[in-house]
Amino acid sequence: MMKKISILGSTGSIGRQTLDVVRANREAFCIMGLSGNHNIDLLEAQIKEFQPKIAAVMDHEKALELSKRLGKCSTEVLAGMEGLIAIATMEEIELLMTAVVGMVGLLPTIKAIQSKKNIALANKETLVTAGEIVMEEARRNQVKIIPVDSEHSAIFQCLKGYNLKEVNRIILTASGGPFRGFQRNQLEKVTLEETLKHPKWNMGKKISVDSATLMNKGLEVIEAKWLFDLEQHQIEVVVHPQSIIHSMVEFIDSSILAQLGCPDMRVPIQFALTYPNRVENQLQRLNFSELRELTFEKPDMENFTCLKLAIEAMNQGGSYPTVLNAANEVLVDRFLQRKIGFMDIPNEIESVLENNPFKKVEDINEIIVIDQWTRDFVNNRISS
Ligand SMILES: NC(=O)C1=CN([C@@H]2O[C@H](COP(=O)(O)OP(=O)(O)OC[C@H]3O[C@@H](n4cnc5c(N)ncnc54)[C@H](OP(=O)(O)O)[C@@H]3O)[C@@H](O)[C@H]2O)C=CC1
Ligand SMILES: CC(=O)[C@@H](O)[C@H](O)COP(=O)(O)O
Ligand SMILES: [Mn+2]
Repeated sequence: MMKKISILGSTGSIGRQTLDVVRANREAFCIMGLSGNHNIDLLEAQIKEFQPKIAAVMDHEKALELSKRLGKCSTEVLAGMEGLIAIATMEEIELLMTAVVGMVGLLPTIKAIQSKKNIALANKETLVTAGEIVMEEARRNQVKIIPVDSEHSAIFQCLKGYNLKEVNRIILTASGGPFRGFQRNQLEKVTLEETLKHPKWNMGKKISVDSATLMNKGLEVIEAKWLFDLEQHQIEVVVHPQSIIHSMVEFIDSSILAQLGCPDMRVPIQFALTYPNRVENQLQRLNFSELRELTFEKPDMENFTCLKLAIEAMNQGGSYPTVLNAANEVLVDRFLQRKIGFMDIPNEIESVLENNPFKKVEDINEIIVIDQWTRDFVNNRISS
């Protein structure tokens, strides 16, 4: 039987690779919903190829333009957050791939969970900003959250068949990013172009900047806490520049399982789509006799303070991860527009966390208020 799925963010890096996996397994999947934001040229091509029932475009003007372009095509085009939610909750689908970037994915993900859809979760900001609420909602509705992020997919794969009570700790691997080994005075001078050149992965711009500041690893620590119900002392980060070991689990008997492979997101994406089964593919295989070395080092949290700030925000709990995430989203966006420097990202996040007036979070509405307060606070600071 074909698995019916929708993709939020089909025009992005994860979205496009999800469609690559679908293309290679045409008989297994049926695309019911697709969404984009600005790139309607690509969305139009995807609609013509996959003929989903609904397509959603966040940007209202672009939605109108796409609708005109498609003419009599059977795909219905919807706009804005309502459109994203419609795709996420379509009656026909059993799995939603959340491949949008940023906390904009939160509401559609929650609505999908409440509509009993399993989630293939790439959109890590959703769990960072509202992990407790999202996981509780998933438990209540008995839906599966299947991680797509390479490290979390690795842990999920290592845990298959095991009980979480048998886990001592997890070891999240980090590439170290393009500036591994840099000191603060060097980081102050890095350019946007250098920042976007990740040594191992070809990804969207926001996550590429996050990898360079090590915020990506901080977000992943928080993501892991919620996905696997771990305490802070059970999560270790180790820098592994070759990105061959995607992460590891140490069990209570001191045995460690690792998941390895060439760095290719189509592997964890495929695993999430076909879970609980594995399906053959033609992707590149690891050649151990050509692998010269696998090395490991401690992450540098003195020069790359984003990782430290994220771990502290996780430990403080309540609203802190929401503030951290929102501040990071605004600052990365400003950096991508060349309005601020690389080191303004950690420095400004530190200031906003110190000024956080909120402490507790009760529900999604409070998350949205705290997120908006943070965006306004950061925007006011950097434009004044
Ligand atoms: N890329 C990777 O290899 C990995 C990514 N991830 C995570 O997956 C998520 C997606 O990352 P990635 O694919 O790299 O990101 P991209 O920037 O490549 O793609 C983002 C997608 O979200 C859409 N989008 C952007 N802003 C909005 C908005 N405001 N409302 C609705 N849709 C929007 C984009 O539309 P459009 O392009 O049409 O404007 C695009 O479809 C992130 O959370 C990232 O951290 C995790 C592990 C690896
Ligand atoms: C592919 C993936 O999952 C990314 O999140 C990747 O981990 C980024 O690499 P860093 O380890 O440099 O953050
Ligand atoms: Mn990752």
